[in-house]
Amino acid sequence: MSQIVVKATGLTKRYGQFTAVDAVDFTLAENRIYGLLGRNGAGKTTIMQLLTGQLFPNAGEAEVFGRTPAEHSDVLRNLCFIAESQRYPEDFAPRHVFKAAPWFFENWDQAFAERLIADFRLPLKRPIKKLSRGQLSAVGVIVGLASRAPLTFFDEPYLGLDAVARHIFYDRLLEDYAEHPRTIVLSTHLIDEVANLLEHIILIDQGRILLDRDAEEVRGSATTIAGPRAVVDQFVADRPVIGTEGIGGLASVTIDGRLEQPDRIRAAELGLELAPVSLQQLIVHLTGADLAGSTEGEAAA
Ligand SMILES: Nc1ncnc2c1ncn2[C@@H]1O[C@H](COP(=O)(O)OP(=O)(O)OP(=O)(O)O)[C@@H](O)[C@H]1O
Repeated sequence: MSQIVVKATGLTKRYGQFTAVDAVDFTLAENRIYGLLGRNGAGKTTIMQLLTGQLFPNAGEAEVFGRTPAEHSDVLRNLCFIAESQRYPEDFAPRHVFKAAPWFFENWDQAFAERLIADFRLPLKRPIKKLSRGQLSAVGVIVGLASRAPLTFFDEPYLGLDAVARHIFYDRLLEDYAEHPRTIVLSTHLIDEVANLLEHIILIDQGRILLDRDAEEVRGSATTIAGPRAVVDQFVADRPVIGTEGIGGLASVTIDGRLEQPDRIRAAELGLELAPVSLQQLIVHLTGADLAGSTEGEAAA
């Protein structure tokens, strides 16, 4: 049984009359990669701010390494939070950030940081305020990875990072995690890109937890059937369809649930292809179909 590093009980955050995080209960286990997913305004950043002691809850509590984060500096030393728009002191250049980082993170690996700096082609001496948007994100990503903090939060860390840079991030994260396991919480809207990285999904909607499940189980909870539109339509006629895609005569339809063996055989006989569901498609379905267009747009961006 793996160790629990975070335990949230009835965790609640209100802003005036508005409840951003509504009595959520969840745990995060040691050495696992979590996807904290959900639509804009769902409450993801607020939850991460509560867990890292940047906000106080109005009700409930969060225990991080068995303690309340804001009140125990030794807890904070084990945390790394990379925000979407990380701020740095005026007149800092990246080299100042990497020089200061070991003071905050006791597991900081300078050699790893240097390798990442080369990977991301980050100019070390250029003032941070003159960096491009993607370069600024790279600074945060490097700090988050090289910190090797036992509990690391990446909140949409890659604004402006190009596709190559994002894949460097994913590859390095996985390689390093294999050698230095830790708990990582990744919040992102690029769900399909990170789907293979995630071991556990926590899906938030309007401040509440909609799904808290092992990623493999989530993937296995629906099936995509692809092939000629007429054949697919006939095959899925009486089944719970949760998503439809396709062009021209080809269709790819996702249904809720697994297919049993006789259905699998019938699908094969009809020349249909069965594929595991896309995590993004499932999440779009769970949090409202009107999200479909926007997430696809983001993923392509
Ligand atoms: N300081 C604040 N005052 C009032 N409302 C706030 C404040 N901070 C956040 N909120 C509201 O709380 C809700 C949750 O915000 P949060 O930033 O946690 O969402 P999110 O899931 O991270 O969204 P996104 O994916 O867009 O980053 C939103 O509706 C937001 O407008």
